[in-house]
Amino acid sequence: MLTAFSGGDIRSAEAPLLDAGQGDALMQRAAHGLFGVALGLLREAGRGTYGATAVVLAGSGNNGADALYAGERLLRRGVGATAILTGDRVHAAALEAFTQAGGTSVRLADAPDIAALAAHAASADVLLDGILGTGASGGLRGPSADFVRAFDAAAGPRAARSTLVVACDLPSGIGVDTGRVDGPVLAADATVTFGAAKPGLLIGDGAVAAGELNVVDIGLDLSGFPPAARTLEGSDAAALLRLPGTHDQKYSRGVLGVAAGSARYPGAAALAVGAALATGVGMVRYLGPEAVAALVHQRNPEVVASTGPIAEAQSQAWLVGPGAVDDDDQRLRAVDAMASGLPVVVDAGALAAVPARVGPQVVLTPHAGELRELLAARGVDTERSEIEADPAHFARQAADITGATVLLKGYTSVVAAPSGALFVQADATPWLSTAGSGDTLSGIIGALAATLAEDDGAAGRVGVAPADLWAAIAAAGALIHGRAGRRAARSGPVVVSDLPGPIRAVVADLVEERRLAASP
Ligand SMILES: NC(=O)C1=CN([C@@H]2O[C@H](COP(=O)(O)OP(=O)(O)OC[C@H]3O[C@@H](n4cnc5c(N)ncnc54)[C@H](OP(=O)(O)O)[C@@H]3O)[C@@H](O)[C@H]2O)[C@@H](O)CC1
Ligand SMILES: Nc1ncnc2c1ncn2[C@@H]1O[C@H](COP(=O)(O)OP(=O)(O)O)[C@@H](O)[C@H]1O
Ligand SMILES: [K+]
Repeated sequence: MLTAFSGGDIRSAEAPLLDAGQGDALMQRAAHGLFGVALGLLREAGRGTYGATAVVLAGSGNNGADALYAGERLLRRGVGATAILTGDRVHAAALEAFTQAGGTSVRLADAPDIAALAAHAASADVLLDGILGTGASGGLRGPSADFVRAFDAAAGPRAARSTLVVACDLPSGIGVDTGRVDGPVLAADATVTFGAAKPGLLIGDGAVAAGELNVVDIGLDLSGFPPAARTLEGSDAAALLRLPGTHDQKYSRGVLGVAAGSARYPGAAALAVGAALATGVGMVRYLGPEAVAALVHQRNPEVVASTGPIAEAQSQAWLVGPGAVDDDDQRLRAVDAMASGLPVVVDAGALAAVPARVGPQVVLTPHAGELRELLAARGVDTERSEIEADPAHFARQAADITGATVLLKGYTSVVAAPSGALFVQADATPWLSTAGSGDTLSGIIGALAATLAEDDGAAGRVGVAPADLWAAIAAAGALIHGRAGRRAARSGPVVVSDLPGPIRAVVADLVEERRLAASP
C-alpha cells in the first residue's frame, strides 16, 4: 500500500528534526535521492553523464535548495549544469555549493528573453524542477509561470520532448494535497518525493503531471499522522481475493445478485455479469426483463435468472443500475437492495434512487457527470469541470452527505469512505474510456463485495479499519479493472465485451502473487 500524507503533516514531521539541527542532513538525503533518479534516467536514455547537460530550476525555498544540491552532484559526475533562479531569493549555501562544483546561474528576473532561456532549458538532457515544493500556495504565478509556458512551447508535449524532466518533491504547479492544476504545470517524466507521497501526486491532474513516482525515505517519522490518501498495490488487491477452499460450495463462495439492464440498454447487464464471473464468484443471480436475461444467457448460460423482486433472490451482495433506465421494476430493485443492509454497488441508472442516508456498504460508482447530478439533487451545485479538477474534494463531499462509499471514475479512480478515508488508483489506461467500461468495473466490485460480505478477516488482511473495507474493495476493483484494461490494450483498442479474458488473467496473476508471498 502506498500511503500519502498531507503537505502540512510532512512539514510537521520534519519539525522535530529541524529543531534538532538536522535540516541540512535531510536536505542532503533529499538531494541525493533526486540526483540518483536523474542519473538513472540519463543512463536509461543512453546518455551517460560526461558531456550531458542539465538545467536546474531553483525557486526561493528549500525545494530549490534540494534541486541545487542535486545539480552539484551531477556536476561532480561531469554533467554541465546551469541553474535558473526563479525566485527573488535563493538558498545561499546551496547556490554556493552548486557554483563551487562548476555550475553557472542566471536569475530569471534578469533574463532579457524568457523564450531564449526556455529554449536553452529545452535543449538540455535533463531538467530538475525545484521551483516549488510543499511551500506552494495556489498555481504557479509570475515569471515562474511565464517560464513554464515558454518551456512547454519550446520543448513540446511530454511524450515528444527530448529533455527528461525530474520534479523535486512534486511537479511545480500542482496542489500539494489536491492534485489540482490551475495554471501552467511542469509535467515531469519522474517525480522524486521526500519522506512520503503527497495526495496531489496520486490524484487526477497532479498524478498525470507527476509521471513515474519515486518515494525517497529521508528519515521522517510519520507514524502519528493519519494517511491523507492510499493507493492499493497488487499485493493488497491479492489479499482481498477470497480463494475457494476445499469445503466451499457455490453459496459459501458468495452469490452476487445483479439488477442491471433494461429494454433500452440490455448490453450493460451482459457486460457487468461477464466481468463479475471473470473476477470469481459462487453464482450470479440476474433479475430483470426476460429479453435481457436471454442476452445474458447467450454469453453466460451459468447465470440463474428470474423476473422477481430482490426479496425472493438470496444473495450476499447486489449490483444495481448499469443500463437500468426507464424501468420501474429495476428502480424498485435498486431501492430494495439499498434498504437490505447488504453490500450494494450502485451505478448509472440506480444513482438517482439513492436515499438520503445509507451506510458505507453501499458503494456508488458515478463518473463526474453523474456525481454532479447526485450532488445537485442534494443542493450542491457545481460544474462537471470543477469535479474533474478536484475529484477528491467532491467524492468526499458526496460520501459525507450520503454516508455511502463513493468511487469517482476517471483517469484516476478516487474512492472516498464516509469515515474520511481516501483511496486513489491510477492503474487504468485511457483506452478504457469506451462505452460499457463502467459496467465491467461495477461487475468486478460487485463480485469482490459478494465474496467478502461474510469474511470478517478481510479488512485486517489489507490493513484497513473495518468501516473502510468497502472503500478498499472498490479500490481493488479499480485496480483489477485498470490492469485488465492495460492488458487488453497491449493487443489493440479495448473492446469491453472481451474484457472478461484479461480480468481472469489479472486475477490469476494476483492469486499467484499471493501464493508466492505466502510461501517461505
Ligand atoms: N523543511 C525541510 O527541512 C526539508 C524540506 N525539503 C524540501 O523543502 C521543500 C519545501 O520548502 P519551502 O518550505 O521552503 O517551500 P518551497 O516549496 O520550496 O517554496 C516556497 C516559496 O515559493 C514561493 N511560492 C509559493 N507559492 C508560489 C506560487 N504559486 N508561484 C510562485 N512562487 C510561489 C514563495 O516565495 P515568495 O513568492 O514568497 O518569495 C515561497 O516562499 C519541500 O518541498 C522539499 O523539497 C527537503 O529538503 C527535506 C527537508
Ligand atoms: N482517461 C481515462 N483514463 C483511464 N481510465 C478511464 C479514463 N476515462 C474513463 N476511464 C475509466 O473507464 C470507465 C468508464 O466508466 P463509465 O464512464 O461509467 O463508462 P460507461 O458508462 O460507458 O460504462 C471507468 O472505470 C473509468 O475509470
Ligand atoms: K518542484
